[in-house]
Amino acid sequence: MGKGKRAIPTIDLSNFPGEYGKLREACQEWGCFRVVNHGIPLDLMWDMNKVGRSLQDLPMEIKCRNTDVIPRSGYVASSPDKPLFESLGLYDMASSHSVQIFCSQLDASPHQREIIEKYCQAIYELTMGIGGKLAESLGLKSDFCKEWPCLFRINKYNFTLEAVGSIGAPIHADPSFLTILQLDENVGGLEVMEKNSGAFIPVDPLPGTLLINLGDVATAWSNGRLFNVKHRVQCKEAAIRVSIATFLLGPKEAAVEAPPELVDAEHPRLYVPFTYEEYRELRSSSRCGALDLLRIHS
Ligand SMILES: O=C(O)CCC(=O)C(=O)O
Ligand SMILES: [Fe+2]
Repeated sequence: MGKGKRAIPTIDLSNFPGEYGKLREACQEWGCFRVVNHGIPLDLMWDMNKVGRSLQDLPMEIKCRNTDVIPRSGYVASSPDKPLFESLGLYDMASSHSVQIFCSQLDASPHQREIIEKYCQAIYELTMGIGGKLAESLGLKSDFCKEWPCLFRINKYNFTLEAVGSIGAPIHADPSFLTILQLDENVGGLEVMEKNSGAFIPVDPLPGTLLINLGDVATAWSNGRLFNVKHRVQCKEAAIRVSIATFLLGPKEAAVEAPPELVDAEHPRLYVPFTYEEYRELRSSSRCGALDLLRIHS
């Protein structure tokens, strides 16, 4: 590791309450961390990657059956700003009905269905667990995100030799509260931006671990305590890259706003309350810095 470069923190989920301090620091200083001992079986992670690859290999007319439930929740084809990227999406992975519809749209085999069902269930539970621990690390109750929907995505990067050195996913912070990423086991390319230096730090694949990123909703909800990490994906080699992402979005209808415990004279409210839907629209029309538009200037 180069001089001055710091490593992304790792949180051992089997070591609570011991890790609360480290978790809080990771969320404030990095906005991302890897988790180990997360309880998702390694086999299931491998199988999910394989299923994701084969679904992404389906003909375009079948992938296009994966339609939106909320805006841009379904199949996203490559586009001029992301020519190498495409993504399948399943809104509300906690609902077995939604999982079944997703599987049927893509003609999933019984084996593929079983893997998707198991993975969605296990990752959803993990998402709730991590959300809860994060709240507890700030001294709050763990059940705040119980009803919040999750969007599950299978991302594919069509990396070719000619594309090496170009962008797979442009720099962004996720709009969600938090994102759980299962990185491709072999093909790297994700880089996170360090908070203070602005330097990009490669997140190399570390099979068996998961990466957690905090997004814009976490920053607004925590009244600025939780850092929404910026990241991008670079094409580094000619190989198909598949990442599996789960986004814990935000409240379904209620406004995102900091709970009273996080607002006082020393910490005045930083953001106008907003619904996730309003925020999604603002982001799609303002391109970058949408969260700044909701900042209260006093
Ligand atoms: O593919 C990755 O490693 C990152 C994907 C990502 O940033 C996203 O889906 O928001
Ligand atoms: Fe992202």
